[in-house]
Amino acid sequence: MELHPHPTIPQKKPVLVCILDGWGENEYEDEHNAVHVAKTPTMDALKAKGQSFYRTVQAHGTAVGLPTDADMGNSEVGHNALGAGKVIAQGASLVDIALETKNMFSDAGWGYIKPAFANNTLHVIGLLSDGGVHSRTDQIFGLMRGALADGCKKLRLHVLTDGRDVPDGTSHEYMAKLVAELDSYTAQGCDAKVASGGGRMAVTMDRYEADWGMVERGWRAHVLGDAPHKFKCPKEALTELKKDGATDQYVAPFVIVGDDGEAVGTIQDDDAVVICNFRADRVVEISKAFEYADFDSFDRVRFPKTKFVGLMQYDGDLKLPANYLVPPPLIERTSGEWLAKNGLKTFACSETQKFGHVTFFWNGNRSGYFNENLETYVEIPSDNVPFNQAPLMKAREITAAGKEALLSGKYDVVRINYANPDMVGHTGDMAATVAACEECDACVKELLDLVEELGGMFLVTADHGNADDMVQRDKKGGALKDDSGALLALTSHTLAPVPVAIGGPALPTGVKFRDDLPKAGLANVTATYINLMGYEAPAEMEPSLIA
Ligand SMILES: O=C(O)[C@@H](CO)OP(=O)(O)O
Ligand SMILES: [Mn+2]
Ligand SMILES: [Mn+2]
Repeated sequence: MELHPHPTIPQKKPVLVCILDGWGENEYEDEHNAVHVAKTPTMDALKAKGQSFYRTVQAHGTAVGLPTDADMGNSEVGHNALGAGKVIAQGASLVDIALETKNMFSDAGWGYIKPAFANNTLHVIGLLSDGGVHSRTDQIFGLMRGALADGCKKLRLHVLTDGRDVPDGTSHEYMAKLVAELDSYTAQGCDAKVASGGGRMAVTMDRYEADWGMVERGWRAHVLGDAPHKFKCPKEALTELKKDGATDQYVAPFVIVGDDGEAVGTIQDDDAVVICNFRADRVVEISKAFEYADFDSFDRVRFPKTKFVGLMQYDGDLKLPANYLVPPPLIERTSGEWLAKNGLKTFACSETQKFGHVTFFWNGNRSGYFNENLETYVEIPSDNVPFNQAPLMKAREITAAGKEALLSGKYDVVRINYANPDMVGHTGDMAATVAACEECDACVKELLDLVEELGGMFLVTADHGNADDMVQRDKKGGALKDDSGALLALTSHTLAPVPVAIGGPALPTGVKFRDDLPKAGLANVTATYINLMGYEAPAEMEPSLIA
């Protein structure tokens, strides 16, 4: 794995690679586009340099390995592509194939849970939506139907409501479809019920250890049957818990009880438990709680010995979980490995909410380092608040860490991810998202000014859209409103392409974006920054954007 010097670009430190998480360049340039509305002199100036130094690339759909071009981009696939320089069939695609070929039902993971079907309960825990970022209902139903066909007699669902990858308020529809599906199983002789649940930002789906309390609340509801709210009917649970204005993302934990007041689906020894999300970051913690005998992140009270599987294996290094239904994508020989094998030094930094994005996802879903002596990873702790209340998030602290790394002269490449356009964009709060974009733009300026001073080079990009569209639209692009005339917020990512800007004093005259790659995607960015570091990119990577 040897990198060869680039014929024209010098090996001149430092190279800055900056990712604006959730910053798309949307076709709708109107008052609902926070990136457009925000005052962003830095990004505007980069764009004004023209197409030799500023362009967009595809960040969604098949260009990043998702099943269809209707699939919006997301951080996992975006950072996988940026880090690997390859288009990899992603988890969503692999699960589709495993269901279509029925391989899921003959593989080892299925063999591990199947013995529980006859006399124990199969529990399915996961995000109930069609967002296609963490999960999809057709896959969940496919999995459950497979269990039924294999003699499952008792099924319990632990439902996490979405409103983040799909519009807020849709949890009712998804719940109604699920209940109808489960009723059809009951008619076929399988006792199938919803047992517990809560919103994805309230229970279970924490990530990067930002808030273990979330996972604890989920554990108590799913496993122990203990939650502040108890209902006999899951549809009623949602109606009641959303009465005070709670969004789908933040539905309080609930447990479904029978006529006797007892929880209908606590998790017991020998039960089978499936996490039905394919994406890793937000199910690593709950997986540890089910899998690790030795565990002190919270008091589990009771630790049932279950047959636990993930829809995928979520962490290949930790082998977590040990059993899984679909083998995860193999993402080998990522840029991080190439750089480390060539003795090049990397600094990577973000705040907690995106820390694993610029490390774990970037490195092909690997935790840890390729070479600890060559890599420094810095995590700035995120606030635990709804991010529209603190839209600046930790951008200043990240900037300070990035500047220190640039100034140190130690690193060949400094990689920074700003979380705010994405995290605040997910709240659907337009004003706060504008503030997030402005803060991000101001921070990028500080980094670029320093790169200028140090005589380096930079590449600024994003992983997918989000802040660039904050309203749900009709087919013609008109903003949709509810019955009271209020705008319907768009809390999800978008299909928009994302910017790529290059520059810096060390960029040799004549080096510019090629014009023969109009369909380029995020995977083409990797070879580009390897070039900026003064090396030819490995031939196995998608072609560089520059010539
Ligand atoms: O918050 C998340 O889990 C996803 C949206 O579901 O966002 P991102 O891909 O930007 O991490
Ligand atoms: Mn992202
Ligand atoms: Mn996001």
